[in-house]
Amino acid sequence: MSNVPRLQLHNVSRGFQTGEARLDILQTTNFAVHPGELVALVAPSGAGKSTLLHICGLLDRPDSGTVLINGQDTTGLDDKDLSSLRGQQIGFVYQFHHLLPEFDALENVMMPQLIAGLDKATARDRAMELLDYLHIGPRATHRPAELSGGEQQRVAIARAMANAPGLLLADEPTGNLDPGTSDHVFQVLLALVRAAGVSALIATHNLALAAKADRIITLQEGKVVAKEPVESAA
Ligand SMILES: Nc1ncnc2c1ncn2[C@@H]1O[C@H](COP(=O)(O)OP(=O)(O)OP(=O)(O)O)[C@@H](O)[C@H]1O
Repeated sequence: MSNVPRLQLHNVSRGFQTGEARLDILQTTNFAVHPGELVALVAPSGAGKSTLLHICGLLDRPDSGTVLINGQDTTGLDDKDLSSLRGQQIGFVYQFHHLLPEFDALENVMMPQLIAGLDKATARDRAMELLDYLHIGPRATHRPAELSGGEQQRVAIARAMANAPGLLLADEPTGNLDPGTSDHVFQVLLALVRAAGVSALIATHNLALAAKADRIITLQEGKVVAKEPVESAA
């Protein structure tokens, strides 16, 4: 496996103007996620976790600094190229599943593959394989409204992994679930990410879940810093 970071932020700053006030959320921050590494992002509400994830996922651009995906500097890319890079290399899981309500679980997982140009049969096989891996194969023909919260999130995880991304970004993936379901969904997420050799950055408020990652980071004064060493991934 190449040692080039899957994700690298170099001197990234991002702020927002709200009326008269200027909020400097990220300030010349540096940060990398290496191949196969699982990083948990734990920071207080409003610290800038979603802002950071949106920049890492090429959904937002920094005011200054550079974002590299697999060593590729994304600064000069136009929206079309950013979108294509995102589709090929990055998977997203959100707090609320964001599945398409009118499509069933299988179709939701096939969708990113069809957008990427795969033929239907290949997309279906890959989607079914992921749903089976996440133990929701029997619910493949159910629409999101017919699934429990934990099942919806497992479908969302399968969708995020559909194009075999090198980098997975998750923003509070279990934030909407009860503790037992959170634990289960987080476990399957980690198992799948580890099995696929994917690098992941997962924002969570749940320290017990974060402790299962390889390292925990936080945001302090607009910078990404190590939170604490993780002694074991128990
Ligand atoms: N588009 C925007 N315009 C103005 N302010 C914004 C914008 N996006 C985010 N902010 C502000 O930036 C700060 C960080 O927001 P962000 O959503 O990144 O925090 P967070 O750490 O993810 O919070 P939470 O844990 O509550 O989801 C907040 O004060 C928010 O109000």
